Amino acid sequence: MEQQLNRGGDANQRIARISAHLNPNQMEGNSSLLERANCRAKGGSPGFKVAILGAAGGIGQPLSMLMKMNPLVSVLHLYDVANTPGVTSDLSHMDTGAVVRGFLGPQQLENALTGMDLVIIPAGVPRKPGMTRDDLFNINAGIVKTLCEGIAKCCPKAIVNVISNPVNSTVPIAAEVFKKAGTYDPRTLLGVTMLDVVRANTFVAEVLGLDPREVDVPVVGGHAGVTILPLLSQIKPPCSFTSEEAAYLTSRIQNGGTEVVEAKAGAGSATLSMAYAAVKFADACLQGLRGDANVIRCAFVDSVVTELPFFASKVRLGRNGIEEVYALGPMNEFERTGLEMAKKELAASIEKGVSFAAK
Ligand SMILES: NC(=O)c1ccc[n+]([C@@H]2O[C@H](COP(=O)([O-])OP(=O)(O)OC[C@H]3O[C@@H](n4cnc5c(N)ncnc54)[C@H](O)[C@@H]3O)[C@@H](O)[C@H]2O)c1
Ligand SMILES: O=C(O)C[C@H](O)C(=O)O
Repeated sequence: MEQQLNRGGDANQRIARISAHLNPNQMEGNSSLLERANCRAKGGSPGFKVAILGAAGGIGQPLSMLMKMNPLVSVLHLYDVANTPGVTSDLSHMDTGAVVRGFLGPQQLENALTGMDLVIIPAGVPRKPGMTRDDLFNINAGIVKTLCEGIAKCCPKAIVNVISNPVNSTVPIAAEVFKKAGTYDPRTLLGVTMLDVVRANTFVAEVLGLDPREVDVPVVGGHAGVTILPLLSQIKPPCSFTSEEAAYLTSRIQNGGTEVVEAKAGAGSATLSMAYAAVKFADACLQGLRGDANVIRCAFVDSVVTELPFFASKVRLGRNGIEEVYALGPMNEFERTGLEMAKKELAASIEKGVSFAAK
């Protein structure tokens, strides 16, 4: 009986926890709330501290919910320039282990980032029909730059997952910001291309009549149009395609984002499938941090796999982030032609990001 009463600490600790939970939204300068939240987290299941920047958006909300359900997460910080109080209050009622805290506006960015192990960035504007991802550059480049300056200052060792488009340029921008701050570690910066793999697995499974969970398609290059290069010759389980099938599948995978943008008819781009893909990828990063073996995913990273400074390919994730970047492996002629087209567009997008960050 006595043991039962003591479970959860003494009365003072319980009162402190109640006060912290009266307001899960972090108020500026209120560090005692944050301390209490962290106490509560330490008392709960062990896990990693994760921040989501752009947490109240179309991707941010389902992504935040799925990360709140992730048993590897002990503390979840939700940052946005709008609407985080409501999203945070809502999610904080879920009876999962992660403690959730909300942060609103630039004054609270540093509190949101301090102490984080993993930062996921879906902040920025999405496409409308008729736009390319590069059309988002003018707005999203500045957003990613500012957020990465915060990361360099407050959690320079965190793993960073960049979702904001155009990924082919925003990842180079992030790298330049970290270089300028003297904190750049190429092992910790990853552009999220997981949605391309998720789509490729789904579309290939449809053609083959398989369960998509049994299919694994490597997708390399980048995350826009022809830079998205599925390597159908390397799929698991091994399978061959006619040239018509390969052309159809490659085109559908490359245009998957546009398919959703058009179907949403002005109401944004992929959010739900992206949140699913982002969580699959973030979970792999956390498994790596935990020390799990053989955690291998495709991502857009600092690379020497081609002559370009960044390229998406399979990477092995571990305690330091990226432990190994894999070579592309044998490709057929169709894929080699695709690779040349991908590299041409990628070179320009990378250069655009680097020049922007240098300004
Ligand atoms: N990598 C991928 O595979 C992939 C897939 C889908 C979408 N995206 C990209 O993700 C981004 C977000 O898409 P969405 O549908 O969630 O958009 P959205 O407009 O629904 O949400 C974006 C959120 O970012 C917030 N935001 C804006 N400026 C901010 C700032 N300075 N700091 C913090 N938050 C800020 C907004 O308030 C909003 O809540 C877009 O750039 C989109 O193109 C990438
Ligand atoms: O297509 C977009 O603009 C969003 C995203 O990059 C996607 O692939 O769905």
